[in-house]
Amino acid sequence: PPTTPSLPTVPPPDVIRCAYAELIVTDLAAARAFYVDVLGLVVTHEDDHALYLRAFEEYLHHSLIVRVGAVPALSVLAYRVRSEAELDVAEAYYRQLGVRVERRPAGATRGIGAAVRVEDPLGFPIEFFYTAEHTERFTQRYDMHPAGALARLDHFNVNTPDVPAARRYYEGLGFRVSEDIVDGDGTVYAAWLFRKPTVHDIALTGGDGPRLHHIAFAAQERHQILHVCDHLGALRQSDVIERGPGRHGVSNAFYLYLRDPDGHRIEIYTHDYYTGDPDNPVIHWDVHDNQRRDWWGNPVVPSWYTEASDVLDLDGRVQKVVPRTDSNEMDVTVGADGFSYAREGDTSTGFKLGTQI
Ligand SMILES: O=S(=O)(O)c1ccc(O)c(O)c1
Ligand SMILES: [Fe+2]
Repeated sequence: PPTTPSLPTVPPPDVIRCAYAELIVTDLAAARAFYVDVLGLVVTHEDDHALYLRAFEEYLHHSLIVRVGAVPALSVLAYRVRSEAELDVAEAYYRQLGVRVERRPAGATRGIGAAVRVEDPLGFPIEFFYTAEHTERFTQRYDMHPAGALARLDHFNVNTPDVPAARRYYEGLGFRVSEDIVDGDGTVYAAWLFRKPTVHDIALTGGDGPRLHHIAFAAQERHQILHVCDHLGALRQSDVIERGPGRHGVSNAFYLYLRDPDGHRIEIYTHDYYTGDPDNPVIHWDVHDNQRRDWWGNPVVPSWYTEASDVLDLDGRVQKVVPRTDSNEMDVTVGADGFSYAREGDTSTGFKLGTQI
């Protein structure tokens, strides 16, 4: 499990929001068919090696880079900081944490200015940047919007074995917790933390890690999410739909989880809530509450608990995965939540799946 870093004496960089990710895929054409033809992301730039994609509200160069490579993996999660000056702060902060830190010149990533890239204490490749090339914002280019248009990148979700340690690390970066899932003996199964005033920029899901659980885009309306389901059905690709559509308990968002051709998990999500006031109340969910992950009590498919993407170090090598030692949510709730209550204390009629599994 990640060691709890000593508290650095320098302040953390001023993170604005999650801004882009880079995924390695093994077949660029297959990935293009998914991310562009089905999800409708806008192509800012493409070449033989990579696609630079953006959601419709994004005016920076990209929200997602899809790059061809030998093994499917996450190669960076990038946060935008408030100014170029924050890059020096980021470098000092992470050097204090004693982790690997690299400065990247402007243009090292197409469309992105100078940046600081680190292997964070949880083992993830993280980038901080401010300057980026502006491109046309398609918010009102309704002539370009497909029926399943995605508005913006909303959050990253990562598997990490020790959620409390990961939470402390992100709180050290100035993130605040909006919701978490716990049990009676204090085990923490998941936590959601934010910088932008929504439910999360990063979610920490207890599990073997470092691994990427998913990247989420927000849609403006539920009908866009439903259209993506119908579109996949028409393509006879219903197996791309892993979980949902449904309504989350945590975050209150209407959601859908898809798996891309390499197995990377993409969530489409809408209608979470504002968290920007200093006294935003934290919501704690009981791991045995069957409505925590799906407000309608529908089961979480086992693959959602077990499968995730490898992550790369700054040299492009797959990071070693550390097993979780705290109890796992899937074991505690017996896989697809068959033994979690709809009404606390109601153990006679309250189990939705009951003895079906
Ligand atoms: O399944 S959960 O309701 O816990 C949930 C909430 C918000 C998310 O972004 C998510 O991926 C999962
Ligand atoms: Fe999510």
